[in-house]
Amino acid sequence: MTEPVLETRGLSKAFGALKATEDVSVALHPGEIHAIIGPNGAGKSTLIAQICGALVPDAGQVRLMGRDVTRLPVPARARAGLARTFQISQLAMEDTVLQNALLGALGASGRPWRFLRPALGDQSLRERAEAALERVGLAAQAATRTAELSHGQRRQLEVAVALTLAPRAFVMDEPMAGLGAEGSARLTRLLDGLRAEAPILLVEHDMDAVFALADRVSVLVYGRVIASGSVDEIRRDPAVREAYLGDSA
Ligand SMILES: Nc1ncnc2c1ncn2[C@@H]1O[C@H](COP(=O)(O)OP(=O)(O)OP(=O)(O)O)[C@@H](O)[C@H]1O
Repeated sequence: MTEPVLETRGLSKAFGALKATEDVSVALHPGEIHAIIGPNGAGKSTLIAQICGALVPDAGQVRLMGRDVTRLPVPARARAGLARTFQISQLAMEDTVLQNALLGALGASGRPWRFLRPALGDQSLRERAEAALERVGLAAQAATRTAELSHGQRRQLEVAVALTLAPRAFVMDEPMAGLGAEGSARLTRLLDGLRAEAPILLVEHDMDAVFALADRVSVLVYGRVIASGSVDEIRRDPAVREAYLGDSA
């Protein structure tokens, strides 16, 4: 099997007596979408925070392309190729769509934020941001104020911001949240194509999207991975059905 692009080994994090993640080992391989599912409070956000560097684990490792990045801060991990999209939008609503995409390109270039204004005139950064907007279907909205976008378009823009980082791996926290059927279908198509550029670790409650997209699913319950396998294996797993899937399987 190929070397994982992103991997956790035995990640554990406790808040007082509560073990939010316990000995979590998951691997993300080239070209795949690996979904992490689990009930509310299972530890999914805590896991993502440790992977991206917002939370320091009590034990275990995060590895990106074979390198131990467990102690690297968030911006260094982003520059190393880990692109995250958030459950709650981090977009600058008063800025244009292109300016938001440029922020991502700027982050990738390693330059500080105060250089945003000059960056608007930097041809190569601009081309990178425009290519990302084209890729997610927002090229026509480049000059639109972000606040004027629909909820679904903002999700597409978040993917564009992540794309301008030229990521080696995406980590996405509930990208389908709040989207209607049409928005979910559009974003599902976008993510489906994106895995060829960089694999995606996808935390998602929308089971239609998970079952349509995931090459592999890991199920987190009370901070532990109780099962990991293909969509079919997970749907058939009696422990998963009992703990989580219920009727939706
Ligand atoms: N900073 C914190 N301090 C104390 N407890 C926390 C903290 N962050 C999370 N927890 C607890 O850790 C457990 C895991 O929470 P987490 O948010 O990671 O779950 P989740 O699977 O992401 O849930 P959801 O699907 O609702 O987003 C929960 O019991 C939560 O209350």
